[in-house]
Amino acid sequence: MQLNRYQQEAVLDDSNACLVNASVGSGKTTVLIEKIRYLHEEKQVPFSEMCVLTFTNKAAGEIRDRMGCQYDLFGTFHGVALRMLQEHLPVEELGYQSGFQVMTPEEELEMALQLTGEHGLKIKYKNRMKKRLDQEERTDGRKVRYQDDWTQLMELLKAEKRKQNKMTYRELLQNATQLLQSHPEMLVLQWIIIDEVQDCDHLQMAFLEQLKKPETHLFAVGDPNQVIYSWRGSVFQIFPLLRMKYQARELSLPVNYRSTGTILEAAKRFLQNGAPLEGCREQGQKIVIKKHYDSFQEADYLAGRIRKLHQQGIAYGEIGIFYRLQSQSEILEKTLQRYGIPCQVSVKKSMQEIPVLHWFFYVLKSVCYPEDESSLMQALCDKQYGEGWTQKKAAKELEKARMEEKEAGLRKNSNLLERILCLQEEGTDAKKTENWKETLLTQLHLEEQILLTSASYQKDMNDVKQMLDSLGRMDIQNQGLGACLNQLALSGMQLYEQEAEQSDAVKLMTLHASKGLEFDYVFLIGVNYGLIPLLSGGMESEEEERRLFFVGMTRAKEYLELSYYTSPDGPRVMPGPGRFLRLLPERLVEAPEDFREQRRDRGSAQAHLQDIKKQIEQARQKENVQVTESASMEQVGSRESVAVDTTARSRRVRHAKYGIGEIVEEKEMQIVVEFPDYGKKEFIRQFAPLEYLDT
Ligand SMILES: Nc1ncnc2c1ncn2[C@@H]1O[C@H](COP(=O)(O)OP(=O)(O)OP(=O)(O)O)[C@@H](O)[C@H]1O
Repeated sequence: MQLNRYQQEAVLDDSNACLVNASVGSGKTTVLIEKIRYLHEEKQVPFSEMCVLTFTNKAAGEIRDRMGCQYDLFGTFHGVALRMLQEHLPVEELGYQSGFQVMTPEEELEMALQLTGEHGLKIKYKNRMKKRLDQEERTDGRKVRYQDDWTQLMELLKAEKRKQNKMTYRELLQNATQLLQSHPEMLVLQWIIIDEVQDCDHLQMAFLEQLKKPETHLFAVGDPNQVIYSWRGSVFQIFPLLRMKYQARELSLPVNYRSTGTILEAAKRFLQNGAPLEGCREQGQKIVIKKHYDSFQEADYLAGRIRKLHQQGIAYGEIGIFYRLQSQSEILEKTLQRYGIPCQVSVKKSMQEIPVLHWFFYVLKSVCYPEDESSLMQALCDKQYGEGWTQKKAAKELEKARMEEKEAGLRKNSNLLERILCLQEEGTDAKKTENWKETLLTQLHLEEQILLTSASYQKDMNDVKQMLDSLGRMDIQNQGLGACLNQLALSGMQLYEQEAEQSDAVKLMTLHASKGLEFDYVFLIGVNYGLIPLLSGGMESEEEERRLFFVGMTRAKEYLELSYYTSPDGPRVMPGPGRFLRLLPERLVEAPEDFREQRRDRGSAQAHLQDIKKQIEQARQKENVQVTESASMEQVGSRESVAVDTTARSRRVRHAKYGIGEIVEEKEMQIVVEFPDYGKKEFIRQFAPLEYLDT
């Protein structure tokens, strides 16, 4: 493939820091790969002196495959931090031993629950513990909301993790950052290359800051118009931030190779940040807007439409159906199956959400780490696949088994505990043999354990085998089972998406999952207010919804169809076309007559604020929705698009959850309040659950 002049400039750039603002479909991946190749082949930079950071294992895998190299520092931020801690940095200084384990969030939760029980701690709302743990990590413990023993629990948890030699995902990055800071000489790289830089969060930025020495070159590629994960904490306006920090040169990749002129022109309506976007293809056909009564009628229509497309020679794999919420997939999937159309729902399922794998992961950990009694307890106490013992009974049995072994020197192999202990005794060499998979399956009597008679036996066995296959692809012979389990703990999220990919099936997925993909035919459904955009409380989330819609539209190469319901199922969903549809230029769309009429009535294609307000009010009345708080709006003050009312008076308000705060901004529809412990929060003025303390 011949690189265009923008792509060439990016590949050949040699500045100390370079930021590439890459439009959708402009060949980001192509440029990244060519850059690495150029540095290695032309500039003789050894792979060992490059660090390539991505956000998904899939992206890292694609780069590694296309480069034909498996170098350690090519991977996700967390994966690279893990390898640095395993191979380059002195983890002992932080109180860990070198063979530490990576802990999944679920494991941390289980540990926290166990500690709560053991120490008789009073923790309010235990069902919210996962959320609180997550928040604790994001805010470094600054948010303690309830009067309970949370602080004590956090201290115990920290000590227990060190004792058990385990690190959470976040701790991997934090610890690597800390050690890079205290040992700046230990890892001096020539190049750092980052993909999808717009998704970096504060922790990743801190890691980058320590990794990049003055002599290290930084080459970062991203698209500010594809920021769809700010709820995960990605840093707002990363481009200006990096530009200022490293005096980075800015380049752009404006040429989109993917979509027809019509699709691109329409998508431009949703562009923010003023980025250039040029097409290079023919105009193509108009974007089709369809109206459906409800999701059932729509599913029938889509099945018929797809059948016809297939008869015309369109491969199922070239068709994508996108929706806002995962719950929308069910009716579609069932209907397509009824019509005999192969389809695949892309669901992000973590390994921990599949019960048999959740259990088997603990079994493997206890085989690999004899000192990890908490994993052994989890494996034994599992009611479905383990022995179903209580913690007390499991501890007693463990003690007994150890005594018996001392006395008789033999294991009976009669239960899971005995089998795990047997495998532990065989030591790590057994796990490195070529037949390690068979050894594990037979010695653990897995078929028996998973119960031959159970209805889910076949699926469970397949899942376990798939997990062992994933481990098998990880060079278990050289790295050992422990290191591979750590990688598995990190990649568990994406494991099943990758492996189950069917080439000739219609793909059903959420808009979030569509990022990075492309299809000839895209059906983007449910463009009703309350779904697309999702009912939200603030301008910040509103803008993110726009970017998400933009991402969805720009996945289409040839044909884009957008649809709405006149009688939607969800209580918070407004009937009729959502305002995003009305933002599309009339000449680019083919729409039903009543849609065009409505549009004429409104007199303008621009959805203005009054319109938004009305829709919000209607939606609220429809369900009498109480929830009005928006997501945290820490950076709201710095947004260019938000008009600040300079006449705002300073007033104190009280919020049931956040306490007393001060109004710092007032706009036509929003109020921004700053709370001492929670920072800035934005509310819709009309529904703000605020008590005004002094007027
Ligand atoms: N110089 C080029 N000439 C022709 N086609 C190109 C060129 N560069 C990239 N492409 C093609 O453009 C398409 C989009 O490229 P790619 O998937 O790398 O884009 P991207 O920037 O990662 O997209 P997105 O951010 O939207 O996911 C691919 O099909 C790729 O082969």
